[in-house]
Amino acid sequence: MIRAIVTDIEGTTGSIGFVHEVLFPYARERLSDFVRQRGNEPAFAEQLEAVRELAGEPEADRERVIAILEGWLDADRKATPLKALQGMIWETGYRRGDFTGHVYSDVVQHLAAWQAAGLALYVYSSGSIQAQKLLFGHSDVGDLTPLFAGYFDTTTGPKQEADSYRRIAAHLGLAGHEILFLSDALAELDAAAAAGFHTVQLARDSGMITGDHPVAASFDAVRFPDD
Ligand SMILES: CSCCC(=O)C(=O)COP(=O)(O)O
Ligand SMILES: [Mg+2]
Repeated sequence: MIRAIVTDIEGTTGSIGFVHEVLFPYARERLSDFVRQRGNEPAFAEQLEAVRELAGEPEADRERVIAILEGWLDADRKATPLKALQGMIWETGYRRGDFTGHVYSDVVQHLAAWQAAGLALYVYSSGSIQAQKLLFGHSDVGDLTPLFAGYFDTTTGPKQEADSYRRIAAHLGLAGHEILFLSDALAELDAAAAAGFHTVQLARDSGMITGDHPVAASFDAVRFPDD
């Protein structure tokens, strides 16, 4: 019996295009100025220090840290301090109304129905928890944060590792088989399945590579194992 649903964001609740063509460029265009102007603020300074540590360059000056971050952006590296900094930059964009968080039209009604049926809903994204709350709090259809019981990001571990899902299950106090994980990414689904989660792959694009997981073209087609 499924008691909780954990969902990915990019490619699952919202489009890859919104993340890669709106959010990522917005952060990239502002990253160097943010680091130069706000690098002394404790929240920023903490992340810049984490960049130095992760890069193995404890002496890196601010310009070097910017170069490291831009390299990680180019490689779409899901590095925790980069993700934290992106979230801080996106906060400005959401608050100014430069964009709203994309959510597919099929998503909200199903999340609401699952919540009404007693399921606890969680997000697990490489984007920071702050970024997740911003996206759903400033979505195309308004504030969706009341739908979610909690959020997980890379501070729980990488999404391609089974131990990350074991930590999530332990945090929720549930067995893996009581949790359904939704994602478009095979490596994430494989890791969740290895931790005993039920899985559904969202294949919103008919050309997507699919694996051994149940596949749904939208949330309309998500079926629970008991169905
Ligand atoms: C919270 S929106 C930004 C998502 C993001 O930064 C990213 O790298 C995509 O991560 P996901 O795990 O949702 O595929
Ligand atoms: Mg995804």
